[in-house]
Amino acid sequence: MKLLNKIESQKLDSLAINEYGLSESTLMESAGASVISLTSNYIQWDAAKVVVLCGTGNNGGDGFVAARYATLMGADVVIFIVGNISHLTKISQAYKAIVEKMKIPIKAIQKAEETYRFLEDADIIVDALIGTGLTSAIKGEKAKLINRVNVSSAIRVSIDIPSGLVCDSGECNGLAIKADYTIAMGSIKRAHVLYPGCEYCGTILVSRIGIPSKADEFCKTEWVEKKDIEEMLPHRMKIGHKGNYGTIGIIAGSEGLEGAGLLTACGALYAGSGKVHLLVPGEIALSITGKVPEIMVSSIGEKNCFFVSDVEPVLQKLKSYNVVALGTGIGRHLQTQLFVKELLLKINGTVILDADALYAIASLHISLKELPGQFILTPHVGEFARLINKEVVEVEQNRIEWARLYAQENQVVLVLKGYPTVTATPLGEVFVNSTGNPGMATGGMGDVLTGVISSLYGQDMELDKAAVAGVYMHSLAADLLAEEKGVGFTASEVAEKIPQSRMLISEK
Ligand SMILES: NC(=O)C1=CN([C@@H]2O[C@H](COP(=O)(O)OP(=O)(O)OC[C@H]3O[C@@H](n4cnc5c(N)ncnc54)[C@H](OP(=O)(O)O)[C@@H]3O)[C@@H](O)[C@H]2O)[C@@H](O)CC1
Ligand SMILES: [K+]
Repeated sequence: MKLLNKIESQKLDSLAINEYGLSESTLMESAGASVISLTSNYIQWDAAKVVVLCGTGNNGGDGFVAARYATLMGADVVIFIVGNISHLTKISQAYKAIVEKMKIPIKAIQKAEETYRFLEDADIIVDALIGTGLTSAIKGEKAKLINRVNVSSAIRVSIDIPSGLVCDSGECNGLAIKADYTIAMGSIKRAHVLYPGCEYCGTILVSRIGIPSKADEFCKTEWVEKKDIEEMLPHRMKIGHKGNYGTIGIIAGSEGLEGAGLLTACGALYAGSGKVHLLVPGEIALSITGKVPEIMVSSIGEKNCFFVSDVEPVLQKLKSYNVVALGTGIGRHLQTQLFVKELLLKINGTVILDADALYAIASLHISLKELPGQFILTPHVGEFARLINKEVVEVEQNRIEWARLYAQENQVVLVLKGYPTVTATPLGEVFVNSTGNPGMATGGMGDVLTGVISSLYGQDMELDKAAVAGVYMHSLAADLLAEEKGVGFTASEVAEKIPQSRMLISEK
């Protein structure tokens, strides 16, 4: 499903009107009606005491329509118009006139207090104060009202966006309606999925409001759902053998970080790779060999980390692999950084770059677009901030657009890990992941992900799809563990859950 920002949301509405001939009032009618129809499985509207809070923009217009449908469902409705009534949009005025003719009680208020008695009695509060049209921080009476609504025991239903959230960032400085249900109009918006907005939305229900699905094709940001991944995953043939499912080469590890490569290798194994090879520095090879019998360990050189002199023997090995994962646990020794640089100059195929390989790229200013290989990078926000020479806070203010820019400029696939993990492609598309949980904030998670993505690429998926599907599958595995254990599961356990996650994705 497309993930819209404010401008894209307005563009979608205007395309629906100007290209498809839908009228603004048809859209508003559908929007208001869907507030009741989409929630009726969860909320009892019949005989409920309902307060509808309408702003003076079109979000308020949706509120007038919702008030009518709630009344038709048997609810006892009262409407408050909040704000300067002379600002009421024309179309909202028309819908206001209808509820007035229906004799639904309606009052324009100046003071928040005028609503308090009704809010206390309400079973349901419909929030139609502000949608995408928020212009600045909310103050005064509207702020008072929002705080009051948030302490009410009623079910809170927000139309389009919980009032107070900034559409494009999900920010609100602690002042927004805390909805139980949010009905997103047209498509899901950034405020619904970015932090902290996602904490204010409750259950999100999307209403297409009758807009044809092709109308949103212009939007290059996608909210990734299970069905998208299901379509991407390769079919496993009955007569397939291990040679059909990829040979993965993992270049990993250094003294003190021996386990990282094993985690990456396990990620690849559990994601279904045919063969997994792990290349480690000679001094640590013995401590790793045989730990996981299915993983073939090769000892490179004689040191406790990779040296430039290891490039040639590594290149010899790489000839028989479909894809290479480089970086987990290799450390930051200058020789290792130079090893990364030399290797990247000579690799022609596909490389998944993670962890200390990203450190080397940033510190030696390696220009990826001038190299012969094709790349997927999997940084967390700290690693990414170093790559683009920005502060972490700056990246977090707009992780979607930073990721998009980097992937386009460097012609790579970029997986920016965090909440939410976003995958950007060289064509400027961004896929925002919908799975994952806070229990994943523990060592080794990223190492496993690198293995999963490498594995899917080795199973014949395209570069960008391997990244998007790998991210989804890995975080879904963690969600399965969170259901069982809450917090405190390990990266190894996530690797072991990958088959179950894959099975769940493929289930109809
Ligand atoms: N276009 C379409 O075809 C469709 C549009 N649709 C719907 O329209 C919505 C967008 O409508 P929009 O653009 O009219 O803005 P909207 O969200 O109502 O906000 C304006 C209101 O907010 C208020 N307000 C703003 N900032 C404020 C602040 N800092 N502090 C306090 N108040 C503030 C502002 O107050 P004022 O400035 O007038 O005093 C005014 O009351 C969209 O989210 C969706 O629900 C659907 O029906 C589908 C079809
Ligand atoms: K709202």
